[in-house]
Order: sequence, then structure tokens, then C-alpha cells
Amino acid sequence: MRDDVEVLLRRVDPEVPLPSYQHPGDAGCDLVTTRSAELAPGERTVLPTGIALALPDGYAAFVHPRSGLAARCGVSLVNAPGTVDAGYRGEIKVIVANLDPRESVRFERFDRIAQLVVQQVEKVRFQEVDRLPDSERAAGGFGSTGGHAAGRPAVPAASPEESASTQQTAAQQKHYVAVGADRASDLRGQ
Ligand SMILES: O=c1ccn([C@H]2C[C@H](O)[C@@H](COP(=O)(O)OP(=O)(O)OP(=O)(O)O)O2)c(=O)[nH]1
Repeated sequence: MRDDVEVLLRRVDPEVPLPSYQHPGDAGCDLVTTRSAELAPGERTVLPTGIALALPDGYAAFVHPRSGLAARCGVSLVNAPGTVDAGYRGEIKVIVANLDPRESVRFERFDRIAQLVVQQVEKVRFQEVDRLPDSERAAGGFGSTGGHAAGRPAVPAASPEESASTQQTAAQQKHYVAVGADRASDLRGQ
């Protein structure tokens, strides 16, 4: 077992509960809002958490969304994960967004809105070179290994023209973007 890292904390709101881990082994401890708020679909706001930290040098804290809130209410963080620098002494704030297209969401004072993950971070010194060492991936990125459907079993082959026109019709009818499609070709050269 590793020793816990001591982090100095100041309560900006004297009543705010100290952030705590819900279970042993949890990576994040919950952050609450000290202000109630209601967000209409698509709306965002900056919520105060009532705490300020002095992280040790070489550490940073990351403000992550809570998956339960995301799955149940469509609540996410606009800048996920938010980065709290070791030198930051201000109150930690959380930029929440309601991504649900229909329902408003309401937060009451001390509702848990996000989680804070404290991590060690490296500081690097960039060394400019004319050529980078070779690697297997090379410059492939942005979906170069296929869309999320790349792992699905193959479907009976349709001609490329037939399959493209079927996808286009379905997408047009339902107004969706078929993320399973391999769009690497669209991004090449960008
Ligand atoms: O979700 C967040 C993200 C950041 N911060 C605080 C701590 C962080 O140290 C500071 C600056 O954040 P960041 O560097 O992401 O903001 P920036 O837009 O680049 O501003 P700056 O010019 O102040 O660096 O704001 C939060 O309280 N919550």
C-alpha cells in the first residue's frame, strides 16, 4: 500500500463537506456544488465547489464528469477533464452542461456534480528535431483503424455504390451521423 499524498485544502464555504472517496480504490473523490442551479436543455453554467487546494509541486488535479449523472441526466463537463494546476489557489469551479435534448436538470446545494482525480504529472523539456523516430502507427490517427463498427462480424457484401446509397438514405431519413462508418478518408490530409 502506498502512502496517501497530503494536500492542503481551504474551505471557501465553511459548511462544505470535505471531498472524500466513496470506496477504497476509487480514483476520484466527489465535488459538490455550493450553489443550486437549474439548467435547461443545452445550457451550461460554472458552479462553485467551496474548496481551494494547494497541490504539491509535480501534481495536478483533474475535474472529471460523474458517469451516473451523465447516464441518468445527460450532464457532462464542457472542458472535461478540467485541469487544476498545482499553483492554483482559487476556488475550484466546475463547468457543467446539460446535454439532454428535452429535460431540464436541477442541482441543489451540496449535490455531487463531478469528481476530482489527483495525479502526478511530468514536466517535459521539448527538444526540437528534424525527423522523429519511426513507429508502427506512424501518422495514422483520427479513426485510421476504422470506425466503432470495425470489430463487428462482416455483413454480406453489397456493392460499394449500393451500401453508400443505403447509408446515406438512412442517415438522411433519421438525421444522424453514422459514426460506425470509416471516415478516415475524410480526415486524411487534415
Ligand atoms: O474545470 C476547471 C478547470 C480549471 N480550473 C481552475 C484551476 C486551473 O489551474 C485554472 C486555469 O485553468 P486552465 O489552465 O484550464 O484555464 P485557461 O483557460 O487555460 O486559463 P489560464 O489562462 O488562467 O491558464 O482554473 C477550475 O477551477 N476548474
